[in-house]
Amino acid sequence: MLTVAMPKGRIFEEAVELLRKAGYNLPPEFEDNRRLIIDVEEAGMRFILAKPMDVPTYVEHGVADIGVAGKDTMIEEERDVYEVLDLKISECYMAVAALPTYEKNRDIAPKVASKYPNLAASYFREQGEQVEIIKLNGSIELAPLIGLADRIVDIVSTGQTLRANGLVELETIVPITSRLIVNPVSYRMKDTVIDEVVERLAAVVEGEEQ
Ligand SMILES: Nc1ncnc2c1ncn2[C@@H]1O[C@H](COP(=O)(O)OP(=O)(O)OP(=O)(O)O)[C@@H](O)[C@H]1O
Ligand SMILES: O=P(O)(O)OC[C@H]1O[C@H](OP(=O)(O)OP(=O)(O)O)[C@H](O)[C@@H]1O
Repeated sequence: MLTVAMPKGRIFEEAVELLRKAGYNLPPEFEDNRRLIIDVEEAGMRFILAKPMDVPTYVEHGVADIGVAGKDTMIEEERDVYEVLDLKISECYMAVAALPTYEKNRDIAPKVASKYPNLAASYFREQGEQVEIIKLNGSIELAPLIGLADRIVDIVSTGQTLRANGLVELETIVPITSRLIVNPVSYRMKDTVIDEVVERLAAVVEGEEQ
């Protein structure tokens, strides 16, 4: 049995669609978002449905053999897992944004709000800029509007949330897509089964690109 950690939320639907296209016959339980464990006997798979940020944790600890995680989560969590395939779903990017009135050089005690404190800290370290990172759990765009921080580091997809809140993008940090990740021990013990999943998904990803 192969245990697969799936992220609930916005990646879930796209990941399920990808698996179905790869020939895995996922039952209607996958449309019931209260179920946390779904066994698919014919595929020899058990699916666990986790918070997106927790998927690499389940895979690192080996309670899931493989999983689907956003690159943002991978960078933030730095878990000891293999990233074996870019699934090219849930495309977005990480960016720095602020109010249009923001002036960098007048910023004497720079504060940056983010749901990704490690990613944000390492980005500003690389830029040689000292900032205080304020960790938030969502609605990051609120921070500059009420004076909690001058800049934010957050995900941008359509740019609608930034526009709706009168914020402008200052810098792009990194492009994001979802990845297939694997526990290193599972990869040694279940290499044939895992390779088959990787190959089947890779064929669909490549096919979608044509
Ligand atoms: N606006 C977006 N467009 C496309 N992909 C996104 C967007 N926001 C996030 N993602 C990707 O989807 C993943 C999961 O995002 P989602 O919003 O479902 O989870 P979350 O923010 O961790 O959950 P919650 O809102 O419950 O805390 C992120 O890790 C990222 O890779
Ligand atoms: O560029 P857009 O298409 O507008 O997408 C970007 C928004 O999507 C994500 O938020 P989410 O909806 O996950 O809510 P959250 O703020 O609670 O994390 C992200 O944090 C941005 O706020």
